Amino acid sequence: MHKLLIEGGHTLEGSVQISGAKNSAVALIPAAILADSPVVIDNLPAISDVELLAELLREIGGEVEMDQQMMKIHPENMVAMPLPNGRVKKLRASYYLMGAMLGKFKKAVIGLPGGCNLGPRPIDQHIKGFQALGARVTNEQGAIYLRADELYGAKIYLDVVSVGATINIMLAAVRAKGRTVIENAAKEPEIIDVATLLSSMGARIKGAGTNVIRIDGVDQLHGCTHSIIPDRIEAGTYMIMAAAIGQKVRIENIIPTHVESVTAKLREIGTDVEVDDDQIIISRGVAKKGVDIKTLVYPGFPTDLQQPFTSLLTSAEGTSIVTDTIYDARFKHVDELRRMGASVKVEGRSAIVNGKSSLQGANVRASDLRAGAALIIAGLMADGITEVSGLEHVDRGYEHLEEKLSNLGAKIWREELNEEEIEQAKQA
Ligand SMILES: CC(=O)N[C@H]1[C@@H](OP(=O)(O)OP(=O)(O)OC[C@H]2O[C@@H](n3ccc(=O)[nH]c3=O)[C@H](O)[C@@H]2O)O[C@H](CO)[C@@H](O)[C@@H]1O
Ligand SMILES: C=C(OP(=O)(O)O)C(=O)O
Repeated sequence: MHKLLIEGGHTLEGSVQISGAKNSAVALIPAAILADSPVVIDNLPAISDVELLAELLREIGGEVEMDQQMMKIHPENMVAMPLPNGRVKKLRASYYLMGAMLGKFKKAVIGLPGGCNLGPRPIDQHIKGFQALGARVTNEQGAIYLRADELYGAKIYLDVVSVGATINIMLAAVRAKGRTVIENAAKEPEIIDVATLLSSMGARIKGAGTNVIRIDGVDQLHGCTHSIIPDRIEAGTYMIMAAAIGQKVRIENIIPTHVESVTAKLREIGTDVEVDDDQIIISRGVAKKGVDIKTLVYPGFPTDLQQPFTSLLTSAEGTSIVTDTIYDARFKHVDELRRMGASVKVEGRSAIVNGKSSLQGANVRASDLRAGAALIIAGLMADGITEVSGLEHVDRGYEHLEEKLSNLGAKIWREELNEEEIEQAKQA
């Protein structure tokens, strides 16, 4: 187990390459189960969620070859092996094994997923969708049992706009008999990415990226090659870092329209943002002023960048109100920011940030992936050394973080936890 050490106050300058999107990768890998011949996925990020999914595919009999950013998945010998425990509990996206295995084998047993603890994260809409397609679904001792004699297309209205449910229903429906219509579907770019892969495999999907998706089921899906879109959340994280303590930072290999809400908010606080075809250049403004943020479904401001943006706002003048309408308990980073001298308090589903604070290095713990990003941003801005533990969360979603930040001029390194720290980590 490791912790991250950051010597704050060093200005970031230069270029950073954005990796493939975590939230696409973790759906595309299970999607390969649906094919009858090898699927090649390129531009994969080197993150622990990807490694876990590769292992899960091996557990069900798949052969998975990895070569740097490329993964070749051989689904020919996969079977509907029950996965009630173990790795499935270590990541959120293991829920996509339900849709993919149900679509392929008409049965699956998958333990309830893990992932970031952001308060309750129900999967009732996934289950509603599977049932509408004809599956019998039961929850037995923390695992979801799914079984169908056949899946039949259906009209499914999502009561909550859900990324996971939209993708999971697509995965199950591509090999169902007849037409499925998902209404009130999520519109995130990752959904289009998954639909693109499935279409290359021979699926018939229309409307991905809008709130109505139509899927005409097919009997067979074949292998293909697919390259993952850039990670808009990683891009947004570096944009926020650059606004916090950058001189001139070029964020390369991105799709600027995917981060428009972040660009808009950075400009509002006084950051200079130059948008090009596939890159964005951020220059820190002279003085930052507070803004209010409200997280919304895409194309609104992403909940996954709410925590990192809160750290940036501690350095802005005036009061900012950050409201999370997607996860109202996503504020575990706030106590840790206070340890570093920030004036932030949580009221209901909002964090109230009073700027401008000068942060001091401290020992802090990342409770989840983006809390980790938030604390790293605070550490980059703070005086002195910040130690961030809970790195297993950060490693779920940021490829080569220290390397990328060191190349930009940050002083950041990883150290092994000592015995006492390992004990504390176990109790956290
Ligand atoms: C692996 C992955 O892609 N994770 C992302 C995905 O998570 P995830 O797919 O889990 O998030 P959802 O879009 O499903 O959740 C959105 C909201 O709907 C609620 N809900 C969801 C499903 C359901 O069946 N019932 C229900 O009530 C959730 O509690 C939440 O309040 O989208 C989130 C919202 O953009 C992001 O924060 C996560 O990074
Ligand atoms: C919440 C996140 O991830 P997950 O849904 O995989 O837990 C995230 O990426 O910020």
